[in-house]
Amino acid sequence: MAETVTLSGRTSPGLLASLDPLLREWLPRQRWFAGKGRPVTGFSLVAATELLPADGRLGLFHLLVRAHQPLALGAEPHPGDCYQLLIGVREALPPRLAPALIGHVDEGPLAGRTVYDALYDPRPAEVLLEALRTQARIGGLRFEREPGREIRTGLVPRLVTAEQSNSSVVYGDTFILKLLRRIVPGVNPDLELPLALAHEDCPRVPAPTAWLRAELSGESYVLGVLQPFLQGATDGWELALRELAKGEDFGTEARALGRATAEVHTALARALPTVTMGHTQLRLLADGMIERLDVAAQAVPTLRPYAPALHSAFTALADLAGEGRTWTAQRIHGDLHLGQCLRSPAGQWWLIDFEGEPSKPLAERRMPQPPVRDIAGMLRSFDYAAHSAVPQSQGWAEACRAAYCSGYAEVSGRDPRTDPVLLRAYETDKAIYEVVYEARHRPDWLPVPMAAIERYAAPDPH
Ligand SMILES: Nc1ncnc2c1ncn2[C@@H]1O[C@H](COP(=O)(O)OP(=O)(O)O)[C@@H](O)[C@H]1O
Ligand SMILES: O=P(O)(O)O[C@H]1O[C@H](CO)[C@@H](O[C@H]2O[C@H](CO)[C@@H](O)[C@H](O)[C@H]2O)[C@H](O)[C@H]1O
Repeated sequence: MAETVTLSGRTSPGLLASLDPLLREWLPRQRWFAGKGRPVTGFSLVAATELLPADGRLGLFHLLVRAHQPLALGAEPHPGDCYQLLIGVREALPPRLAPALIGHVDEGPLAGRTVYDALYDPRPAEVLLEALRTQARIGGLRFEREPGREIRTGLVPRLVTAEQSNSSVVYGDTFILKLLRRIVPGVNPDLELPLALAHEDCPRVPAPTAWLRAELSGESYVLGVLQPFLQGATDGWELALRELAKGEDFGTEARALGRATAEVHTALARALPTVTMGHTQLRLLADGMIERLDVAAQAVPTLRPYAPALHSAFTALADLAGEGRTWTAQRIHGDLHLGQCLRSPAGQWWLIDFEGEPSKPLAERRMPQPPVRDIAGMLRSFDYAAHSAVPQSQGWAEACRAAYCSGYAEVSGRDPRTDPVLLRAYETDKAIYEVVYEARHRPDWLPVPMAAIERYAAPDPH
């Protein structure tokens, strides 16, 4: 059984100043750091909470820090992104924690100690689960649990090492805790939507068991969500690549994924408000896509030659607005791709990660949108898989596309292919987003969305 934890919630003056030089070097190297390409020039402290006393053998601080960086070209002035850090403090790091090292502190309250990313360390990770189990309130931190859901003690933590935008810890193959790294005030869809779906008894999404929030200056920040761990599940991306490598068809799985997507959309439309998008909203939608294309073409020079041809997908949408077409908009997943789908050993599909596109403002991510947007995301993902494989297989992606849309239509009664203009606009918009994402985060992958851009810009796209 886990040792009882004393949680003090004290804060420590001078703490950030002593960590500043180490964090400036360490933070930009983290996969989840959102401000890549611009140096960090300093930090300001949003909140610091001592979870284990720093003068003990193992100290633990929960920090919310704002990273100051020069503004990206053309960006609106803003105060800098706020990050959630869990800082462990020890005399020296045991070799198993070497990958977690942040550095050795020279001065200030932690002088002479070693600080590290505490999520790698089982003991601090246990502290978080224990706080959720006991619904602790420490300083501005609120550890909250869904009524009626229990968390048992003694679950052994391990950090998920897969590439992700946040950081997750699995507890005894029973729960997974996702700690959001770049945090913003307000209702976070990564908690809001799974909770709404759980209340609708939608079986396609793991139901949140507990969550961590911060209350700061009258604003609420969602910091993390604990949900059941789907043991033995494989993500759709891995599965798709595996089937592609074997030359196998993915049609049955793609159809099941289409059905799962429709189940989630149907439940979200029941749970949360829907709106009709008329002329004005459709124009705004098309204008937004055109603006994103212009910004993307500024940021990624390889996109520029294709920009005029890509515009046509968005002007076609604006033309439909002029003809009086309307669509129903609702809450959607917002960043659906194969990596967000998990298949259980029993063959059922689950959707995860309802955070939306991490780079977009929260208000935009929470707006009702046409469900076709999620569908376009999945179709782009089949295309990604087909173009990452050797040999590449456009036919495989086309077969997945047909099966996925049919599966979606079976459950929802609406085949996304009956909306070709909207679908094409969203697929183009997503491919443009991906070009920017890959240029920033994984330049080696840039040819994958660029292959789609070339196709979409051709006189008669697929
Ligand atoms: N409920 C779950 N059960 C099993 N594995 C999960 C679960 N939720 C997430 N994962 C795994 O953790 C990884 C990261 O989760 P995700 O929510 O996508 O985080 P991020 O937003 O940081 O990318 C996923 O790729 C998935 O493999
Ligand atoms: O999963 P995240 O919320 O972090 O999403 C971001 O990263 C994804 C990559 O990890 C990125 O997805 C793109 O690459 C996938 C293959 O790795 C592919 O399946 C997707 O279709 C493609 O968009 C996603 O766009 C980004 O927001």
